[in-house]
Amino acid sequence: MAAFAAHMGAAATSLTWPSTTAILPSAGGGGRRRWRRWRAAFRVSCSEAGGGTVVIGLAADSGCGKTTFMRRLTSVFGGEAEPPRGGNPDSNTLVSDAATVICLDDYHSLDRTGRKETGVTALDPRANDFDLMYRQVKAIKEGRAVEKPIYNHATGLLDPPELITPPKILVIEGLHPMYDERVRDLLDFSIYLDISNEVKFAWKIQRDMAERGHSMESIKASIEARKPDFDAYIEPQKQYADAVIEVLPTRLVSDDEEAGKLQSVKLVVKEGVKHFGGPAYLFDEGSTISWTPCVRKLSCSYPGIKFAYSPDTYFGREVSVLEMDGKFDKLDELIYVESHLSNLSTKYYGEVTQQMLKHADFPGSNNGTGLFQTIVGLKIRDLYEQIVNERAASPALAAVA
Ligand SMILES: Nc1ncnc2c1ncn2[C@@H]1O[C@H](COP(=O)(O)OP(=O)(O)OP(=O)(O)O)[C@@H](O)[C@H]1O
Ligand SMILES: O=C(CO)[C@H](O)[C@H](O)COP(=O)(O)O
Repeated sequence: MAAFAAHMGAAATSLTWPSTTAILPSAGGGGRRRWRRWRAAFRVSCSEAGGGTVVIGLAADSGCGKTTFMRRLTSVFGGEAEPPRGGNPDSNTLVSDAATVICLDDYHSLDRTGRKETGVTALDPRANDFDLMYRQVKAIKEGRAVEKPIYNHATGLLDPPELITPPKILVIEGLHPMYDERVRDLLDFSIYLDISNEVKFAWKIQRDMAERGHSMESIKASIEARKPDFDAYIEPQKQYADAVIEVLPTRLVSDDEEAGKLQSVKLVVKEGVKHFGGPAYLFDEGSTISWTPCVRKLSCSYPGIKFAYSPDTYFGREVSVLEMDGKFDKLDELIYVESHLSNLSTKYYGEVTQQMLKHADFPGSNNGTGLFQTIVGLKIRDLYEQIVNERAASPALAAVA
């Protein structure tokens, strides 16, 4: 325990970054020019959200599709999401025209060695600096730039900080966006990716064996080792999420081999979320619907595709649940499904299908994960526009946002 305390102390010291104003060159030609060049190099846009950045939280375990979701979301707002130009090549940040995505791994207060020596995992709140996370997310939301630390996944060390200036939309993604009440209260919308162990294992095998050279046994062992802390600190956050995308093995067949290839995906959305404009629905809002699409209009191989929609409760709150089981064979036929869905917050007929086709090579594009991530992305665009419009109509609100 003493070693742990010593580590926490060391980590706290190493994370006491100079305040942004302290490191900004003060007035004076050379300093100001250097500062402008530096800021331009990072290509981050200043907030145009009319009085503050809109903040979105995305929670999930490692390897559960956060990056894939982020790429779909930022694409809805326009422009490719890229690492900050001219910055640390191991930065975890992604910057697009309107949105900046920061990874909460950057708030690890214990580096890899520190965690190993203390036996504290990255999922444990003690390995993360929530005070700094809160202060910095709050500052960005209020329109102030921050010097955010970087956790370097290549080296396992904490690197010197990077500058984040307030974008229109800030997405904080990682293990704990809804863990700390103060951070949670800063979120305008929150999402939890609830990936079942079986599916997580299949996705991790695909990535960590093929791309990172891990063995199947070590992947299994790592998932098992993380499980107690995952159950204690990560999963409970789903009760706070405004939207949950739940991914389970298919229920269309029981055969293990077939089941491993297909997923049953649910989009659970809370009713009455401010600025959200209500959940998307199938056929008739509030009804309970089970739909097997016509095979002549939507090609699908065995065992087919099923949709469902119903009102429900989730952690005591009223929700609406959309479900898709199975996979699409021809993505352009998705327009048939889209035409039966309502309240999608699209700007034109077919926008969901167009977004899905645009990213046909992203994982999950042929099933409910891609479809529901795309719908949530479009609904977040709508939420953002509603917030901006409300602030424009009431400047007094913008001042306190
Ligand atoms: N919907 C999906 N269907 C199938 N595979 C997927 C899906 N989403 C992600 N994957 C796979 O899972 C792996 C992890 O995805 P991704 O990098 O998006 O997750 P992550 O949560 O950002 O991971 P990490 O936190 O470890 O960086 C990748 O190999 C990806 O191909
Ligand atoms: O749960 C995680 C979030 O991505 C990582 O395991 C955590 O950030 C530690 O990273 P690394 O294994 O690279 O030291």
